[in-house]
Amino acid sequence: MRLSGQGLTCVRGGREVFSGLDFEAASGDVVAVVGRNGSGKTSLLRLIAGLLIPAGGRIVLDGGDAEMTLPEQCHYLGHRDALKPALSVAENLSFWADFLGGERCGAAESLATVGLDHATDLPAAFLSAGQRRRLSLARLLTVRRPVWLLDEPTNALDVAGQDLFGGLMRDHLARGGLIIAATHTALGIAARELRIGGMA
Ligand SMILES: Nc1ncnc2c1ncn2[C@@H]1O[C@H](COP(=O)(O)OP(=O)(O)OP(=O)(O)O)[C@@H](O)[C@H]1O
Repeated sequence: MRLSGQGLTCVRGGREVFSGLDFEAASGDVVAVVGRNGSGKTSLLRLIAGLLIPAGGRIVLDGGDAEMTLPEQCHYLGHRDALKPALSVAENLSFWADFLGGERCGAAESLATVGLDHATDLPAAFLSAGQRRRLSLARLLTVRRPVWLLDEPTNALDVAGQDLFGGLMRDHLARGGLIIAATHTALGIAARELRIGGMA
């Protein structure tokens, strides 16, 4: 599997954020998207996820599932976690599994893996920032998709959480997945850098 972008231009609110951007990532690759605040890292992830339309250029996935669109083969984890505060931990995960569709792995097992098995009935509103992030990570495990698009994935994770996340990434890559992550800090795994804009 190989994901690439050629000559991408992104315009937001009538302003060009970046242009002529090329990238590529193959199975087993981690690409760390870096750049100063506002350079367009999140925007690039959203272009790949199909949440924004490029003003120019194209994005191609070779060797994926020919029956599915690229967005259907992506997990997009934004930096705001996208949890419903009134729903419990288990209900949030179930909501996402329904929304994403496809075959599910065990929700209980996913929550245990991210260390939230003690909190399944707790409303998401009561979770700490790191627990919220862990619940987001459980989405990656409950519904398997080959392309992970992660925005600041290590935010709020403690050292154990960062180790856990490193293990999840390694398992995903070993299964033939790929990861593109926007980040201001080290991801804890060997990654190729894609810099947008000038130096941060
Ligand atoms: N909905 C929107 N309408 C207009 N402009 C927007 C919108 N969303 C983002 N932008 C602008 O697009 C530019 C790129 O934003 P983006 O969030 O992609 O940057 P980033 O590199 O991820 O930033 P950071 O490092 O601060 O997270 C910014 O100038 C931002 O203000």
